[in-house]
Amino acid sequence: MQASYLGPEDSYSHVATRQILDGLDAEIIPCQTITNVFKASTPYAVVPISNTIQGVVQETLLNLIHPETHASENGSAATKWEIVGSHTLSVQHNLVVRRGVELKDVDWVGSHEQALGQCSKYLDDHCPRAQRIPFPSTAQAAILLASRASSESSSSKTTISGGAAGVGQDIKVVTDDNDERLRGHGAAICSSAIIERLESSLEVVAESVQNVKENYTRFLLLRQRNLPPNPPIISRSTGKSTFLVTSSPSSLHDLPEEHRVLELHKHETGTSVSKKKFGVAASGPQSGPRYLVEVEGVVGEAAAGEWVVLGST
Ligand SMILES: O=C(O)C(=O)Cc1ccccc1
Repeated sequence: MQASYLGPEDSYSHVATRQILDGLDAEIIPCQTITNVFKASTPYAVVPISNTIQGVVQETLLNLIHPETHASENGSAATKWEIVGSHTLSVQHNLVVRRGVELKDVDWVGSHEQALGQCSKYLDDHCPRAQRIPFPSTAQAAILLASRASSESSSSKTTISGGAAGVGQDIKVVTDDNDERLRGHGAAICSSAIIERLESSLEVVAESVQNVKENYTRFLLLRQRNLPPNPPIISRSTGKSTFLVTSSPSSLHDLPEEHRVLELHKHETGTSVSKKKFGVAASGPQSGPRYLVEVEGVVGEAAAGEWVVLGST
């Protein structure tokens, strides 16, 4: 079986994907952005959904709530995913610089927007002057930092391709290594795994720099709907909760009492995505907020009413 994940290797998604699929004969395929993971044609995919410090991962929420976000540019329909499992990863972030650079001289800090948020206190206290720059992934930021011939130079050998990943109104993710924000000395927030791979170029300034020592990110295992019985369904399932999408959370009162609401994430449609960037279908997303809700127990399609059932873990 094959599964896509947010790469490159040694991203947190890579670590989580290997753990979720541990013991299975799986080929895992890195994607450039979370939206590209949703666009993948592999039978399985792994995406980060929420974090104990920073809350929901916006790009994943957007793709779950509005599948048209990941419709391909040539007009073919978006891949339809169902949630078949989940996995929680302990996340300890490191701040790294190129060897020889001092923290006081750092002009920018790059990482995935979740990691920048999870480490906001450390950054406020130790490098308040440095601009925080979102990258498609933590590993991508570390690789770009390591590959820059000189931290003063604006040219490097790294190519970042695969489309934009920015989902917030004000978030402009680096998709081009000539991005003018990458001038001067940089730093990155990333995993220990990627530091080991890049240790000839990078130096650790501080370990465990997230706002709270105990820090967990939850990942979802997705499976393409309507697949033939082969490959077999891998569920990694505890059968404890179901994910639903609804435009009216009050309708959840109609669910039997045993389906207690565990999590509710609101997504304001139309405010946080550039339609052009994402190639959203001409009809566009429905207007008005939508909610991703996790409820206790397994809710079948039949009981769904006005909710869309994304699957159970
Ligand atoms: O950027 C990565 O490495 C990811 O896999 C996304 C992410 C970022 C921060 C914490 C957990 C997952």
